[in-house]
Amino acid sequence: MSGFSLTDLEKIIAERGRSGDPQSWTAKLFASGTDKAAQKLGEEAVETVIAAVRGDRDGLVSESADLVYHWLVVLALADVPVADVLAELERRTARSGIAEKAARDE
Ligand SMILES: N=c1c2ncn([C@@H]3O[C@H](COP(=O)(O)OP(=O)(O)OP(=O)(O)O)[C@@H](O)[C@H]3O)c2ncn1[C@@H]1O[C@H](COP(=O)(O)O)[C@@H](O)[C@H]1O
Repeated sequence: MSGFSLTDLEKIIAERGRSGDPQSWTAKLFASGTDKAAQKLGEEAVETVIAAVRGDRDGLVSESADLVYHWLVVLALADVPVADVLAELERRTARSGIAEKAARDE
């Protein structure tokens, strides 16, 4: 299995986003701003849902990759390190999801 991680892609996105390279989709998204990047994130989420509902396994892998890439772009534009999200996910491992929701609703 590849050792490629979300942090690796986060670094690529930070570099390409600032590159100003006209061939770079990331640079284009950075220049367009958060609204456009968030819109693309939403579109990729819908395409991921469609692949899942259709039982399209290859599509689900491909659309999930598009989704995660655009999610990382939106995080970068908001100056939120992916480590913050991973830390939040790690914090949640201390509790099951249903127990966590019940505590929130108390
Ligand atoms: N992982 C990705 C990645 N996933 C998706 N995309 C691009 O996201 C764009 C939008 O995807 P869509 O399928 O929505 O394409 P679209 O042109 O809007 O087409 P429609 O949906 O309108 O039909 C496409 O241009 C994809 O190539 C990505 N662009 C870049 N990366 C990563 O970022 C790196 C740097 O890329 P550049 O910034 O382009 O150099 C790459 O080496 C990759 O590691």
